[in-house]
Amino acid sequence: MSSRVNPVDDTQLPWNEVELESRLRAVSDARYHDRHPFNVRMHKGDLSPDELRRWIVNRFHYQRHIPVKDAHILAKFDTPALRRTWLRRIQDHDGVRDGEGGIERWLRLGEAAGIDRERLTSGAEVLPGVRLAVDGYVNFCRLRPLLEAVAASLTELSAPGLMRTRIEAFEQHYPWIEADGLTYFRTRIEQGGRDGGEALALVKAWARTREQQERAVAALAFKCDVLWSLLDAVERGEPDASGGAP
Ligand SMILES: O=C(O)c1cc(C(=O)O)c2c(n1)C(=O)C(=O)c1cc(C(=O)O)[nH]c1-2
Repeated sequence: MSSRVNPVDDTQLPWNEVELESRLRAVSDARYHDRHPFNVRMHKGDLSPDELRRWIVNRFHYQRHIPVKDAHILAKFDTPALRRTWLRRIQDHDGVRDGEGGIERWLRLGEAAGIDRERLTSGAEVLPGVRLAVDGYVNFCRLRPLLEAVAASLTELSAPGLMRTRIEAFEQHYPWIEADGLTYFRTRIEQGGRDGGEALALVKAWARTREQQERAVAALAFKCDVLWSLLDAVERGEPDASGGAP
């Protein structure tokens, strides 16, 4: 009965764009993986060479699936201008010809850390939890509406700061990794900032109702969980090779 006295529930009014952005940023501030214990140890210089190599090998699984999830998003756009914008993301990772692009730069990071290409591309060392986290992200973008798929990429707003911290940490604490290997991270500072800004403008334009805005915030929280779970799996490390044997 009381709901009839006040049929408009003020809490369901849409946030203005400033409020929406600050709610999105609050999610990243609280849940982005820069706070994950594995990243904290990485930045302090506490990772062993084996742990750092395990991260590089497993993160490659994420990198190689980013253009796959972007292709799912691309297929949802209905204008040439938006498709062009998203196509550029795919090209950033895949390059426009052999020997270029982010995936190639990650392979070079691996080589700089003493991991040969075959070890990375075979996928043989990808941990089960990493597979699940990456599958979760790709399938989220495949199955959820465009607004949520784009909102999930907004972790990139926080990525440039993390790239700067990581570059400094690598230079200071892990000098055994050849300096050229860090080109991936240097390139992502600019690309991540640009991509994050573009995605934020789209989310602000599309999320007009409170329900849509809350879905966008939830999508970003989900993505933070993906990145967090990935690092949980990397931190735990290899399942016992003899596990499951009778
Ligand atoms: O190393 C990182 O911490 C990190 C984080 C993220 C991110 O925040 O999602 C991305 C990347 N790197 C990255 O390299 C990258 O290409 C990328 C694409 C996306 C995305 O969701 O579309 N995130 C990220």
